[in-house]
Amino acid sequence: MVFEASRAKAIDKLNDFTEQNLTDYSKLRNFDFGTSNRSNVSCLSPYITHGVISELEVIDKSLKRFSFSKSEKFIQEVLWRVYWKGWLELRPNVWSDYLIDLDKIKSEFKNNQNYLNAIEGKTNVDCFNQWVIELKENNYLHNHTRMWFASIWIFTLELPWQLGAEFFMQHLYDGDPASNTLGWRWVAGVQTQGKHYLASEWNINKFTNNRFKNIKLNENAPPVFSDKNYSISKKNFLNFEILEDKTLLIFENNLTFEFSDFKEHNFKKILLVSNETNRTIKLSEKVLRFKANLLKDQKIRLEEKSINCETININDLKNITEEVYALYPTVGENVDFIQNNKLQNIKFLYRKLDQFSWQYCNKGFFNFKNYIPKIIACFN
Ligand SMILES: Cc1cc2nc3c(=O)[nH]c(=O)nc-3n(C[C@H](O)[C@H](O)[C@H](O)COP(=O)(O)OP(=O)(O)OC[C@H]3O[C@@H](n4cnc5c(N)ncnc54)[C@H](O)[C@@H]3O)c2cc1C
Repeated sequence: MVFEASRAKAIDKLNDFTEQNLTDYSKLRNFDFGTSNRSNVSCLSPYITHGVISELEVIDKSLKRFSFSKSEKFIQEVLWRVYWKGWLELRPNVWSDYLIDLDKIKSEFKNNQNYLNAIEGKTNVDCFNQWVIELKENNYLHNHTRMWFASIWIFTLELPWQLGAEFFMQHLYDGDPASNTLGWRWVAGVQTQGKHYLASEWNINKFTNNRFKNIKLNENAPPVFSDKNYSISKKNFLNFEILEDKTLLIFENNLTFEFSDFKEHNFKKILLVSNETNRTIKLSEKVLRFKANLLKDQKIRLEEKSINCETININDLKNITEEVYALYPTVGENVDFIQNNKLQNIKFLYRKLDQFSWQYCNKGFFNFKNYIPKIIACFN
């Protein structure tokens, strides 16, 4: 599997998928046919995560090819990401508590052989071991496989979900604080309290076309218990009036300025902010290189449009004293950096899609789903 770090390649992938494979998506999406046959899913997440292509572009392309009812399942999946993001924005302590717990658990488990075997792919569950290799080599796993992987990690290997979520973040090209943390919480049974996801031998056999043998799992484990409840914080996600002649910061989640809501504004300069070192979760070399190459690709596209831009290290933000705007980096390591360093001169600008959709993220996804036609109508 190849994920080339460029918008042009992302657009090619999007076009190929909508032209050739979207038609069978709802029927085939749950199958993991192996790394050499991924055409039943889009493999767009590494690009959407980084804003190299936007959810709206993907939806627009799908609707140009098929009616809403024919592409509904795919559109719902695309908007899961927006939903998870909004859910976490309304409860940012879920992320900060996760990092606090992770720190504690990491020191408890640093010499734990069960954990070390899991991250080296040396457990007695063969399919799991193969997925560890696949994750490290391809920096991507199929959605169903992520669910099985997380379930085996938590309920068969009996390891804390927080360590598994860290392992995914370190190696996934699409690693995203919201989709990943909440995905792991969901499998564990703490996102929807008491409801967990249990992987089973027959389900893995069916959806992998019997590629794996002898899958012995704990198929009867109880959900992980958590007594933590998170109330919704009041946030309005309003934008400041944009004054010309100010600098704009772009972080790793918004790497297509030229098609963004803010493309018409004349910013004095655009600073592309790279964050290699200031992360609680240390990313693998390959993931860091992928991000660096995506930043380079955005810089080239800005320069082609004669937009004054420069790449800076996130630490340099501490030396900027003037008021600047930033395309909102969303809850995660970059917002943590800004908050921990009390950089109050940075004014966030929110995407229209997020401003509109996040008001529906206070409850579950089934409630959010009812608003999808309204969300689409608002932007089409
Ligand atoms: C434990 C676990 C951890 C996960 N971690 C991440 C993560 O760090 N980053 C990430 O982007 N996704 C994560 N996901 C969600 C999902 O697995 C991936 O988005 C999906 O597999 C990406 O492959 P694709 O682009 O081929 O998806 P497709 O099936 O083609 O879906 C199209 C797009 O819809 C979105 N999408 C699909 N399923 C989901 C979902 N369940 N949640 C959120 N968005 C979705 C993605 O943007 C994806 O590109 C996780 C899921 C689980 C169960």
